[in-house]
Amino acid sequence: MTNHATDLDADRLHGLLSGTRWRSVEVVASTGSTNADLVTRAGSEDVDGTVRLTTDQTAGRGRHSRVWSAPAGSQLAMSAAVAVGEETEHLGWLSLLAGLAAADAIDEVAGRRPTLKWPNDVLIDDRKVAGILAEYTRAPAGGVAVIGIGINTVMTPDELPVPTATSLQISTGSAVSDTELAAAFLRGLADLLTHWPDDLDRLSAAYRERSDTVGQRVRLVLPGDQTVTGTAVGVDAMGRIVLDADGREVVAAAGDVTHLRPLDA
Ligand SMILES: Nc1ncnc2c1ncn2[C@@H]1O[C@H](COP(=O)(O)OP(=O)(O)OP(=O)(O)O)[C@@H](O)[C@H]1O
Ligand SMILES: O=C(O)CCCC[C@@H]1SC[C@@H]2NC(=O)N[C@@H]21
Repeated sequence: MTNHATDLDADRLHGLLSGTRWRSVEVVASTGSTNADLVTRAGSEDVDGTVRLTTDQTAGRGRHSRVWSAPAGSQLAMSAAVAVGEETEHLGWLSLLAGLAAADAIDEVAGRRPTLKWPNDVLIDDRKVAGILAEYTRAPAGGVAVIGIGINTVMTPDELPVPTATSLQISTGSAVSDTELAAAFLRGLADLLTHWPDDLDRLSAAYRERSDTVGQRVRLVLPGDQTVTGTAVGVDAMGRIVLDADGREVVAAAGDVTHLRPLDA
């Protein structure tokens, strides 16, 4: 196994995040799941504005109860807690906003512009460099969203959990500062959240610009395995994908998208 070092530093990160909504920064050497930690704590304390980060997550949670795995030190795993009060309608947007913030942060810090596949995949060279899971819990004082992201940073080719994954190290040839990457992501996310949920037009425009899915011909496998083929025409107020399937409108809150190249279409 490769030994990976990190520069992740809570004090420096706290300084880089001053003036943002992230008021509490927790860096831990290792934990099971940064998302699970904050979701659990939301039941008994005010976690709004707390971010929790590690480069050694041992029981990472993926979408649809899948496992999210990475050898120790090879990824930056972080979660951010946001009190959302009575808001439930626009929660689907939160993972899209995390994808946008991740794409901008990776562009800024690693010099590569990732593409975004709806709903939550951050891709470089068509391979997954980061995964996002936003979870919602109903706390005594109101709803709390925990927005989690795992970015494969210094994972080596032999450490990839699946052949469809990549890392920043593999795709750019160099390592980045975990502290700077985290700060860029969290600053970007905080900025996007200032427009959520009141200015979805602005967020939609930003998402369209970054999304590789909107405007594409896609195959969408819905939960339950029904498949729809059509052109992705946009994302609605709930963050759902809207397809034009040969004149029929299909709207989906969840599903697996494949971008169709002309030969697949
Ligand atoms: N560190 C990681 N990097 C990338 N993928 C990972 C990692 N750990 C676990 N996985 C999982 O490996 C699978 C990758 O498969 P694939 O590339 O086909 O993505 P996918 O099915 O489009 O992803 P998703 O789960 O977001 O729908 C996904 O279930 C993904 O969550
Ligand atoms: O693509 C996916 O399936 C989503 C993966 C989400 C992983 C991140 S890592 C930080 C946070 N903690 C978790 O347990 N999961 C998310």
